[in-house]
Amino acid sequence: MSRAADRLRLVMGHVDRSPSSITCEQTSAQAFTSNQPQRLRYSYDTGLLSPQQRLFYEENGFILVRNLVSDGDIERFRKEFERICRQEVKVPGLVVMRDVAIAKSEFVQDQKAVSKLQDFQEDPELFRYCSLPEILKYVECFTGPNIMAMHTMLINKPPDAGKKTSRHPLHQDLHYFPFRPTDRIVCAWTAMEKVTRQNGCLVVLPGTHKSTLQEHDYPEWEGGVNKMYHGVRNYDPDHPRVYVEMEKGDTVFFHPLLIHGSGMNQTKGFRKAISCHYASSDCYYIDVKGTTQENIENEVSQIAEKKYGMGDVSFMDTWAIRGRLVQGERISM
Ligand SMILES: CCCC(=O)SCCNC(=O)CCNC(=O)[C@H](O)C(C)(C)COP(=O)(O)OP(=O)(O)OC[C@H]1O[C@@H](n2cnc3c(N)ncnc32)[C@H](O)[C@@H]1OP(=O)(O)O
Ligand SMILES: Nc1ncnc2c1ncn2[C@@H]1O[C@H](COP(=O)(O)OP(=O)(O)OP(=O)(O)O)[C@@H](O)[C@H]1O
Ligand SMILES: O=C(O)CCC(=O)C(=O)O
Ligand SMILES: [Fe+2]
Ligand SMILES: [Mg+2]
Repeated sequence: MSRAADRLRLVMGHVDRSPSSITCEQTSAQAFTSNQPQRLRYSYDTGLLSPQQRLFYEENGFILVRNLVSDGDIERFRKEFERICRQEVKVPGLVVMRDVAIAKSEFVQDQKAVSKLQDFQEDPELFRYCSLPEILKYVECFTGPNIMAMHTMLINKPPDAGKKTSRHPLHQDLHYFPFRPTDRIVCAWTAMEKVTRQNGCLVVLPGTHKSTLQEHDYPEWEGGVNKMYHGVRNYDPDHPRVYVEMEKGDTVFFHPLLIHGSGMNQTKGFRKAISCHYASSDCYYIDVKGTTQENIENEVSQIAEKKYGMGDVSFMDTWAIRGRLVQGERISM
């Protein structure tokens, strides 16, 4: 970790221990592969997942767990979201994003304009989601026992303003992440209400987690694209698509190479989901210079320098600052 990151920690009042960023790949291999069947590379047997679930993840790159988060918890997340929209709480580091079609119009910027909260790790009520035992027991099957919450979002997909900007292009989340190993990263995404094709549920291309990280860039959409919504440049348009329709509280766990996105919201309601990307705390940071991730690195660093009001914020630092330990021990992240 660089000095810039240390300074940022001070700015954000964050005092977690974080040793130097780089460790060797062996650490994670040794920590987790003992008595794991070699055939299943994507998950561990903790006694929770059935053989069918493990095989499904192996083949498809995601699993759907029905009714995992209680209505009571979801109600609390919704209430907190509304308090944030009304600006009754100020959360350090939080990014409040508006849909580009609304941000660039003359609309009154009220709470309805909020399409996404990002980086809510300093909001204790929303961050409770990331520490829910029912979520973590599944996460552990993919990350192992030492778990960092790396990236947090509450997505409030707005009714489409008529330009299809409510869509999220097909992408692999790993494009955003300068840490590895890939298979020790997982996303938990919980529907805060019924999500259907109509209101823009997740769309996944099953099995694409077995491929490599693809080149990403802004899709060429006439109506505009939201900031940082990069899409996979070339994907097979004939690849089967699964529309993951879910009830409130249902949770999907998916691999960071799984190609996914979401269609436009054709309803009048704001489609809500809460999610967290987790990584094993003995993952290590990589330098993405010269790789396909360099374009997102440049964008993130520019925004981070503005956000934290200082120069010299590396891509790696932006992640080390946001990551929070949620289980076990903080090792190299
Ligand atoms: C696994 C991870 C996957 C992902 O994370 S994918 C999504 C990644 N998205 C993000 O990280 C969120 C990015 N958004 C942000 O950082 C902020 O919302 C953003 C774009 C910097 C704007 O924030 P602020 O600066 O507070 O907003 P502002 O109202 O002052 O606007 C400043 C300029 O930005 C523009 N803007 C605002 N929202 C936008 C949007 N959604 N898309 C594109 N441009 C947008 C806005 O029009 C304004 O532009 P201008 O300076 O007037 O030309
Ligand atoms: N050129 C593209 N690059 C990347 N992603 C794309 C591209 N075109 C469409 N998508 C994405 O593909 C996913 C599914 O597309 P699909 O066409 O099914 O959605 P839609 O057109 O919004 O809704 P529907 O087809 O259900 O009416 C969405 O995430 C969408 O944003
Ligand atoms: O909730 C959605 O529409 C998907 C969001 C997503 O995939 C992302 O932000 O990485
Ligand atoms: Fe994503
Ligand atoms: Mg379509």
